[in-house]
Amino acid sequence: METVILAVIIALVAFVAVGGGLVVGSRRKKRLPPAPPAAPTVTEPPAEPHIGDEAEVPRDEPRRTIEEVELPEALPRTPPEALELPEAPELEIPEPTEGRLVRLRSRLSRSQNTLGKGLLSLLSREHLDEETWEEIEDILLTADVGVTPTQELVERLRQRVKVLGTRTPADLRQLLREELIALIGTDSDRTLHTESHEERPAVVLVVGVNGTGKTTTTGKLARVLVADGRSVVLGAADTFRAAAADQLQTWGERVGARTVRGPEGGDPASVAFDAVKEGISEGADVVLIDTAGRLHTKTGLMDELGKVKRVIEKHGPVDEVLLVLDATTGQNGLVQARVFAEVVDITGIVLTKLDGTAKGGIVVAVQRELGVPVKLVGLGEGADDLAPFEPGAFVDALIGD
Ligand SMILES: Nc1nc2c(ncn2[C@@H]2O[C@H](COP(=O)(O)OP(=O)(O)OP(=O)(O)O)[C@@H](O)[C@H]2O)c(=O)[nH]1
Repeated sequence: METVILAVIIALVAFVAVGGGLVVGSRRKKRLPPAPPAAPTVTEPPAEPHIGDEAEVPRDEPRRTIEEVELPEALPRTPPEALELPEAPELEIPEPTEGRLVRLRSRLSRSQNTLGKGLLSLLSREHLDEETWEEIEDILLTADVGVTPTQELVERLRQRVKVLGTRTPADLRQLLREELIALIGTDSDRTLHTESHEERPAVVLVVGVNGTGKTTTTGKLARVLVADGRSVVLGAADTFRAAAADQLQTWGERVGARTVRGPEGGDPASVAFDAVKEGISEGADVVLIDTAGRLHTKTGLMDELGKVKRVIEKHGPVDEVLLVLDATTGQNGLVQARVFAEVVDITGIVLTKLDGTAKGGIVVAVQRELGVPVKLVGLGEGADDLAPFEPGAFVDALIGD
């Protein structure tokens, strides 16, 4: 009986053991992770914390895993030089202004051949009779020196030649050089007043009749100033002709100068005013204002020029008013000069196209007419063919070495 009871107990224990294992086994089965997908390889998801769990418990459990995913391949980098950027306009470096007249002296060859060399050969004649002096006078008049200056020069030469006695070519050259320089004048102030003021830039107004080379001169002058290390703003107050503003803007862009312009046919005084305003806010050194080329017979337009000047002067006085004259127009140029001088106070003359004329004597005549010095001369169409005027270098170019 005892054996039977023992056997029953053993059987019971064995049954309980097997049954519990099944329960545990079935529970474990329920907890098995889902079958991992083929790709990408994903390891077991992290155990989610449940409400009431200790905060730190699941955080760094070994079961907490990361997904191993392949990162997309890095895109090939475009080298910076291959990137297409809008092209910045290449700035030009203007030629230095010093010695420009000497460099460009060959451009005065037409005046040299008639005026300079002509005078020297006549003065070298063995007998300086009345006829020769008349020929000398004719040469000076033809070269547009003007009547009074011609008479003065001939008188001076007569006296000095008499005193000289023997006349070597070197003596004559020296004598003529001195007298021509004296006639042109060395005591006038030929500097361009382009020094900026404490709170505003210097302002230069460029005036003159159409076609004399005003816009070209304004552009070339910007280069002269940039070459001398100044910053420039351009004012396209020639609203009469749209192409003039484009032309000026192109000149400016070449040397990095901003151009202020207005609508075609707009008020030139307002463009000029805005240009100076822009110059002040940019802290520029100089503002150059190109005005419309207007015929002096059009009284209204001339009045307008006076208005441009008055309006600019609301910002402060204008430092330079440059009158551009075409050297090839001779006496006509002098008439223009007179009319412009009545409207605005001209402070300097720019004689353009001296390369295309034998009438270099106009330098003397125009200064006499206005009582204002020639400050710049145009010696060609090239961008750097505008030179500060120096009497000595000019006369040397006229009479040759
Ligand atoms: N040979 C020569 N040509 C020049 C010189 N200065 C200007 N020119 C030329 O003269 C022509 C007229 O020049 P512009 O600057 O357009 O004249 P502008 O006075 O502004 O004329 P508008 O705009 O009509 O008022 C252009 O073909 C210039 O290249 C110079 O010193 N020598």
